[in-house]
Amino acid sequence: MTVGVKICGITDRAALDAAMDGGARWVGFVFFGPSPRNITPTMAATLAARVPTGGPGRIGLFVKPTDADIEHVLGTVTLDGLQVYAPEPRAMEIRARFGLPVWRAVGVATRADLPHDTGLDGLVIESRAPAGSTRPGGNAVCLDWGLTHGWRPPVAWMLAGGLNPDNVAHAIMRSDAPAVDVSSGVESAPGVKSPALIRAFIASAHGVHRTTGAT
Ligand SMILES: O=C(O)c1ccccc1N[C@@H]1O[C@H](COP(=O)(O)O)[C@@H](O)[C@H]1O
Repeated sequence: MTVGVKICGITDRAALDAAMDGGARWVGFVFFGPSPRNITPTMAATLAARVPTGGPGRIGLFVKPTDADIEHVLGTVTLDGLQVYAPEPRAMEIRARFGLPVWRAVGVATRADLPHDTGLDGLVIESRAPAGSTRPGGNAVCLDWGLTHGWRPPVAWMLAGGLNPDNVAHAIMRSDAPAVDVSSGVESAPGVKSPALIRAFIASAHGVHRTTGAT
């Protein structure tokens, strides 16, 4: 099955079009002020409207959001799902409140950090942020891909953190990830997406043959 690809932190048309042309399964918009990929709801709405029916799922990324933060964005942007950095109970509240699929980002350092149960729709398994980072993700740091080998995920999941066109195929094979998520690794500078790197990343991920794919 084809490995699902999410291109996160999209802020312009060229990046969105490269992700769609390459066959990304999801595109992500970051609503988090300290990120170099932060996007205004107005700009995100313009980009989200370019995604045709049947195109990639439009995912909004939020860090410890209040209900008002999400309401503010959803008042302007049509999204198909949310990626949240919050504890499971809060993520469940968000899911119930907004009625959208919720994927929770989980920072993993050891096997013990891998969830075995969740009421959510998906998990984004990524490296822990380095000490001193202003953001919990998007730091271009890889986790030990062997940690997820043999893990029995309770729901759909994707691997994230430090992936790029050169390492993604190896990361998929080592981790058994059915889907991958990238931000920094397809940029020419922080927050500046490269259409060429986006195409190369998707081609590398799609070049890996798995017996099970993204659900
Ligand atoms: O991309 C960001 O700036 C960001 C900010 C705050 C939380 C998460 C963020 N990005 C997500 O982090 C992972 C890994 O990113 P990277 O490929 O290592 O840059 C991914 O899920 C991004 O969507």
